[in-house]
Amino acid sequence: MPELRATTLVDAPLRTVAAALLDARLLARSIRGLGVRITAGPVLYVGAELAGSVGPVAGTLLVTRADTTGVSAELVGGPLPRFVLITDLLHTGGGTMVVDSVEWTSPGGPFGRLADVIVGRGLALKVLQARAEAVSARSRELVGAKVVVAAAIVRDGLLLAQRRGHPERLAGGWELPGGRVEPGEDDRAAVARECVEELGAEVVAGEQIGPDIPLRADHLLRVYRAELVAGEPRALDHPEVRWIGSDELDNLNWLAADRVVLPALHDLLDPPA
Ligand SMILES: Nc1nc2c([nH]c(=O)n2[C@H]2C[C@H](O)[C@@H](COP(=O)(O)OP(=O)(O)OP(=O)(O)O)O2)c(=O)[nH]1
Repeated sequence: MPELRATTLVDAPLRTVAAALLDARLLARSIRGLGVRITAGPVLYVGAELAGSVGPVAGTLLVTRADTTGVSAELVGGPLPRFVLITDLLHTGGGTMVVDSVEWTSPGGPFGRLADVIVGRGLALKVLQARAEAVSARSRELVGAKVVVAAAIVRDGLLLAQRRGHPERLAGGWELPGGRVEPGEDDRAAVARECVEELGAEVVAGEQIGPDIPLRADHLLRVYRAELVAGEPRALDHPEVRWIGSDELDNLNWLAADRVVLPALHDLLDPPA
């Protein structure tokens, strides 16, 4: 199976580069040169199905990995043979190593394979280079991003989710309680402050859950596990809070960014054996 690999060193922390990779528009733009077109939402998350086409052939690009180790996606459901995109991240002393690879099955027998080598590889290499530049640029942008924190509060195997009432474009969507970190404030202190403001409850923030997630040009979302230590959470700022079980997690109308942390939230509610 033809495969092409390109490696770039990005001068940004691994978690920032991982966030840049989740920007779906970046993926859409960078693979257009391969003849692959996709219609993507704002972020990539496991299970996202991006309507796509490779040249004249339609299919669906299924995201199979979107976490702190990188992203993977493969074309499914169309008549086209295998087409897989894999981006792995490695921490190094001098920055973050981004290893991008594209694998595809050649449909055309020996002549097709020759064409792959001559035409396909040259094209794929250009695309991978363009992608590396885009990932570097987006990572640099996100290094200085403002952080929105959110709390994953679990009690008796249930997670506290909140339905947003404002602004209008987000109303009705479900999220985790939280908000913007104020200048000079520590992430975990912001989690505690937001939970008092939004829920009237005290929490202690623990470890981060899932990757950093790009929101807009200069904002990213960071989710922390949080322990409820005092008070019963009430919906003070938004219309509804609800305790949900792992069986309900996937069916809620989550804000797009929160879908990225669903695998980590499943692990939190049903720890792997
Ligand atoms: N709190 C929170 N915000 C989220 C989540 N997912 C997500 O995309 N966001 C977005 C929605 C908003 O655009 C932004 C945070 O807004 P916010 O309204 O909660 O923050 P805030 O209280 O500090 O803001 P403000 O209303 O005082 O201006 O992050 C989430 O799970 N929790």
